[in-house]
Amino acid sequence: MSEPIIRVSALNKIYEGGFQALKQIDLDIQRGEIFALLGPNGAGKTTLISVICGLVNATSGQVVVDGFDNQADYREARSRIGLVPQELTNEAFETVWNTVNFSRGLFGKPPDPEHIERVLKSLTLWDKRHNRLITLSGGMKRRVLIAKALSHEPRILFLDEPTAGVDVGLRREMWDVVRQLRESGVTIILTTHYIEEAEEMADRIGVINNGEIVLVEDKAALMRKLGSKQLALHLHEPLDSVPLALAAYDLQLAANGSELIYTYDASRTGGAEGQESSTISALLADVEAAGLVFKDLHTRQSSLEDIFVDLVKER
Ligand SMILES: Nc1ncnc2c1ncn2[C@@H]1O[C@H](COP(=O)(O)OP(=O)(O)OP(=O)(O)O)[C@@H](O)[C@H]1O
Repeated sequence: MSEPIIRVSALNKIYEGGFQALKQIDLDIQRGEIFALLGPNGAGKTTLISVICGLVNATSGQVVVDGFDNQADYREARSRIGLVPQELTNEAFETVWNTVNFSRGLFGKPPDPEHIERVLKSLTLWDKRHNRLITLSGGMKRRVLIAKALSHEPRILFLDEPTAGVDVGLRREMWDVVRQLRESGVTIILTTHYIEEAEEMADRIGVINNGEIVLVEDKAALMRKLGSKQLALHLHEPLDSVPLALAAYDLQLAANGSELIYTYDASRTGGAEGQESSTISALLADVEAAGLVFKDLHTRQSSLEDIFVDLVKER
């Protein structure tokens, strides 16, 4: 695997007044991925982004952006990052073109009308380039925020709650825009408190709660775990070990030997094949043939929501 594009090490942030908003954060962001940072209100998402972007100073720890320390080499590090904030701030009477063009200048980059044209076209803002921001729809305004953040050709784009408070249609539109950006080679980090959004968009998901990263995992791996379902058989008599006759099912014993647990892929139980359903029938037949008697059975399945709630509750 190539060097991470962002490396965050042992990062702490204590605000004036003593509140610790980030606790010993270690996090690598891989080149070209979409990383979703998921967490409840007040978890520390905005603080973490602000520290990585160099807008808020860390109390201790280090952030390296594409090989540049974001303190010692602030300009180099910052120039690689585009930040899409939650809200558009007071440029209501400016035109789209001027706003985006001006943003590029803030990074000390020479004007490049061709780049701005490409960005506006890719975000379908080209026809609106002479419009004042105040005349744009909510969706267009969000696109302008993205265009501003891309004006200086960053390799990394942070989106802070890109779809907070927007309707379903606009949310889908934003997701498409983000996917296209990733295809163009931009690494994307988005914060969200919508589990659905993380599920839909991310290659990897990180969960932050109370200033701590409590989980970082590949979405696919996470979904596989979530997609798994368990069948528990409550036995009449507890067992010391799983009978050899049942070895093929890879069963586990739980509750001091009084429960036999079978874990399977829930996504395969439905549909025409019903592969797992027939395995379960075979398992039950084999359990009976092995002379085991069970008094009850139940199944359970967790969702991303459950895992998230558990993670957040535990702390
Ligand atoms: N300037 C500040 N001074 C003191 N405390 C702050 C400051 N900024 C944020 N905090 C506190 O730090 C914690 C994390 O805030 P942060 O905005 O990073 O959370 P968040 O995960 O982005 O939340 P949200 O989803 O609500 O935007 C909160 O408890 C907040 O009150």
